[in-house]
Amino acid sequence: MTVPHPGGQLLLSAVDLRKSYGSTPALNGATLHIRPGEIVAVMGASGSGKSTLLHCLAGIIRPDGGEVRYRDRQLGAMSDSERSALRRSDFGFVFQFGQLVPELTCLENVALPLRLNGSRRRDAESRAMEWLTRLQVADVAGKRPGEVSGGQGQRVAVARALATEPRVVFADEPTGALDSLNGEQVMRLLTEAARHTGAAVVLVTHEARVAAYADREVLVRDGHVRETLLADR
Ligand SMILES: Nc1ncnc2c1ncn2[C@@H]1O[C@H](COP(=O)(O)OP(=O)(O)OP(=O)(O)O)[C@@H](O)[C@H]1O
Repeated sequence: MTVPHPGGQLLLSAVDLRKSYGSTPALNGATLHIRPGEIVAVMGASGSGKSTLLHCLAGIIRPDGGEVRYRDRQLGAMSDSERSALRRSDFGFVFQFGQLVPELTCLENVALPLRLNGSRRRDAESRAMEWLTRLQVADVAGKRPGEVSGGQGQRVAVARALATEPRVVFADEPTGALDSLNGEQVMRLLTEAARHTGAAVVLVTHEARVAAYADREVLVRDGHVRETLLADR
């Protein structure tokens, strides 16, 4: 299949994605193009297919049909280990809950992906500390995730997602468990950090207030990407 080119350089594209869970359709011909450094909010009602689209884009689940292309590579043509390596080197993830390893300190959590990518402990921890400082949570470096607030934990999770300087950050309801003040702060710091490193962000949210931090909003409805609102912010 030829990927229709919407103009400009593309980083990540989903074209005509289809995915069902048993007899439940989740994606029904979803197409979405992401450019380098672009922050895109994926909105839509509960059950519309937003998370499934994000998981397909990130190579976490395989669509039943259609294709996902990252730079010049088709994710469906890669082996599981190639896709895992790509996720570690080029993608970062922020979820709503439970993403930090409870036994590790916040510093060790942020250093972990750097260690997995081959950095030595001392280098990984010093980079992790820089990221905790940028996310304004340096003071919790030595604490375990269970000892910090929800907002602090999410900022640690953002530091961890960005520490490897990924090209794409996938964020699935990253503020869903936070009050509005903490949610705003996490979104401001996440988008500032992504703009600093040039990472694109695919942000799943159902909150307009959160989507307002994006360059562009798309709406998922019944497994299609129905509408693109170019919000020239
Ligand atoms: N693992 C699964 N097994 C079975 N059905 C699933 C699974 N994951 C998603 N679904 C179904 O697929 C459809 C799309 O789900 P998805 O989680 O992608 O939507 P969503 O827009 O992210 O929803 P929410 O906003 O509630 O998180 C829904 O009907 C959902 O019930």
